Order: sequence, then structure tokens, then C-alpha cells
Amino acid sequence: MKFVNKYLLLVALIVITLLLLFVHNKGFYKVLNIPLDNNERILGLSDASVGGDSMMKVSTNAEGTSFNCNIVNKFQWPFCQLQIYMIPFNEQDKNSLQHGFDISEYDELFVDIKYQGPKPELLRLHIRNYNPAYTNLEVDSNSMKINEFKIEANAYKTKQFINLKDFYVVPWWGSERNLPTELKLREFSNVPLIEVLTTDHVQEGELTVNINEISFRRLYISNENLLFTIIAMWLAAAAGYLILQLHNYRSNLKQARLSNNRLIEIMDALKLEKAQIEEMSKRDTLTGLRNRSGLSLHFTQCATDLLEQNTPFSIVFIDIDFFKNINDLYGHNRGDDILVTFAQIIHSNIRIADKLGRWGGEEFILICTNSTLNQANSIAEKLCRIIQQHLFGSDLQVTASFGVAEMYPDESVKDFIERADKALYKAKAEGRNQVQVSV
Ligand SMILES: Nc1nc2c(ncn2[C@@H]2O[C@H](COP(=O)(O)OP(=O)(O)OP(=O)(O)O)[C@@H](O)[C@H]2O)c(=O)[nH]1
Repeated sequence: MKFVNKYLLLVALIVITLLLLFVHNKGFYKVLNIPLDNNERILGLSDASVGGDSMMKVSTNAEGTSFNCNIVNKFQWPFCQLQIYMIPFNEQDKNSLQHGFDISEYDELFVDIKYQGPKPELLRLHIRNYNPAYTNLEVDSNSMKINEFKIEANAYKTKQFINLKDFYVVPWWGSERNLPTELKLREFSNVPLIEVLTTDHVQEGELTVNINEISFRRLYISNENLLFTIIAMWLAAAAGYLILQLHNYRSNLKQARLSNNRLIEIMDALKLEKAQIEEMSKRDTLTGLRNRSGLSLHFTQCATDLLEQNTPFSIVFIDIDFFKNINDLYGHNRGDDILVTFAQIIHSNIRIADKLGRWGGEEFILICTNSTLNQANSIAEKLCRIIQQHLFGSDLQVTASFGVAEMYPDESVKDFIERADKALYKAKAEGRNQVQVSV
């Protein structure tokens, strides 16, 4: 993934976050429903069982269960109580309650209870827990722990969620039993029974309670986990984005370096090409010798050395004799070959320091660096003999004329070349195949 659109990422994160919050808010619950339509598991109990006169009637139907209670202030603590057993039970067998539900994994109790009757409109909810550590129903019928929550009037008229952490163990239950502190704490590990009952403040008169739903719920994702998930998601996205950016920057940098190196290579190649072109522009294409332009640099250098260091500087002007005849007799191509061979012979018989160039046509100039007129004359004589003795092809003899001059310190290069040319002209005039010097 080369390119991550940060705005797209941001929008995606916001959408996912809102979606999570929406779904979470709607409730994604694991639910344990308590059946309220089973006559055999729902019992009513009033203070009549302990000598009071309050009367209670329970009825169940498909929608739930309800009880009607007529409170009479005869017993010290008049009450009506609905017992909802979560498991099948046998009144004769007290042990039948020992295997209840573990609801400790749930977070909330959802209740849909409606109350009609005298004020205060209060009810109690009991979640009873069976634990052999303190429960022995044969000996103590109240020995199942009482986790209690009081429902207040305005709230219980509508459906409501009760956090299970809001239940507490009723103090008298704990103080009546000699138990270690940890056993007096809220406990839902083994719940066989739920009770809905009136409170201590219940007033004399008739009241009706309709219970349409009791269920335990647990959010699949807790608020803390949701928050953690959302924060982790944002952090992961930010980290991922930064890592990708870093990766992109690195590969861009690498690419830029490669391009830079490529540019340097191209520039080097261009420089080389330029140097080659410059060199070629100073070379004669037929013989490969310097042309006039190539020779001029050396003229300037040698003239400077003569002026500044008094280094002697001579040239030999060379012209092939009767070259026109050669062309006419053997053709232009053969003439070219002879020009090339002629150049090679001269070039291979001069010093490395001396510079040979083609001045034009069948004319050549040899620059004899650091050479006096006599030295240049000797070179010319030698070259004249070599050419004369060479056979071009199997039988062709070619001669050349040579004009030699040494540069005067106060002379221009142009005048200097003209003097050498004049010497050459003299060699031609004197019969060719010879060397003449300009003095
Ligand atoms: N084949 C060939 N011929 C050339 C080239 N450059 C010049 N020439 C010929 O060289 C000949 C020079 O002739 P001329 O100037 O009359 O001189 P020449 O015939 O050598 O006579 P002298 O110099 O007086 O001895 C001409 O015919 C040119 O066409 C070349 O590159 N190739």
C-alpha cells in the first residue's frame, strides 16, 4: 500500500467508532431470562405464615406473574412475598436448591415490575445465594444469603436496569450468623431463588404487583472494554499510518537517491560525450590527426612558452607533391588512402612531444615543440627521406615538400605560418621532394 489517504482513514475510524457506540448503546447482551409463567416455581408467602393476617393471591399467565396482597397491621412486620424459583424444587427435599445458577458473570438485572397500592411505593428484590459454607436449610430456613436491592417508586413504574453491584447483603442476615467477613459479602455464584417482597414501610391496605420480566444481562463488551477497544483502534491506526508514512518517506528517499545517482551518471556521460565531441571537433575525420582548430591550441601554448620562457618553437609545413595527379590517375578513394598512410608514416616518425595536424587538403603542419630551426630542419629532412623511400601500395612512390620556420618572439602565429608556407613554396619551386627553411 503505497498511499494511505489520511482523510479516508479518519472517516473510516469515525464511522467504526460511531458504529461501535451505536451497537453498544443498543445493547449487545447475553441474557438469562427468569421464567414467570411456571406455577410450580412461583410461590406466594405472607405474614399469615408467621401468625399475621395479611393475605396474598398469586396468578401467572403468559405475560408474567402478579400478586395481590392485603396488608393487615397485626403482625409486627407485615409482608407479602413472591418467591420465584429458578430451578425445579421439592419442598420436602431441601437439598433440591443446592444447584442454582451462577449469575456472577452478569452485570445487570433487568426488571419490568408495576406496582399499585398505598405509598410508599417501595419493593424489595432479593437474590438468594446457596452456599454450603453457610446454607443448611434443614436447620435454618433463612440460611440462603440475602442480596437485596430496594426498588423506588418512580423508577419501578417503568422498566429498568439494576446494576448487580448495587445489591448488598442485608445486615441482619449477616449479623445473625457467625460468618467470616468474606462470606458476608455480596454473592451470586449459586442462585436458586429470587424474591419480590414488600418493605418494612408497607402500609395497611391492598396492593398489586405485576411482574412482566426479570432477566439477568451482561454486555458482551463492557464499557471499559469498549473504551479500550476504541482507544486501541485509534492508536493502532495512528501507529500504522505513521509506520506507512515512514515507509513511504524512506522509499521516496531511496527513489530520490536512485534518481540523483542516475542524473549524476547521465551528467558524467554527457560530460564525456561533450569532451568527445570537443575532441572530435579538433580532429580531422579522414586521418584522425588534429585539424586546424586542434593545432591552434598548441600554437598558442608554444608561442606563450617562447615569450615567457624563451623556449624555441619551430614548425614544418608539409605538402604532398603532385597529389592532383595521384587523384587523377588512381581515383579519389586511393588518394584518400594515400593521405591516411602518409599521415601515419609521419606520425610514427616524430617525437611524442611534437604535434602533427592536417592543415587542409594534402597539407600538414608539424609543430616541433622546444625545437630550434636546425632541429626542426633535421626532422623535416628525415621525414622527407622516409616518405621518398616508402612505397604506397605495391609500386607507387610519393614525395613531399617541406617548409621549415622557427618562430620569432615578436612575430604573430599567422606571420609565422606564412613564413613556413613561403619556405614550402620555395621547396616546390626548387623542384619538390626537398626541405627549405625560412630564415
Ligand atoms: N583524394 C583526396 N584529394 C584531395 C583531398 N583534399 C585535397 N585533395 C586534392 O589534392 C589536390 C591538390 O592539388 P594541387 O593543389 O594542385 O597540388 P598538387 O597537385 O599536389 O601539386 P603541388 O602541390 O604543386 O605539388 C587537388 O586535386 C585536391 O582535389 C582529399 O581529402 N582527398
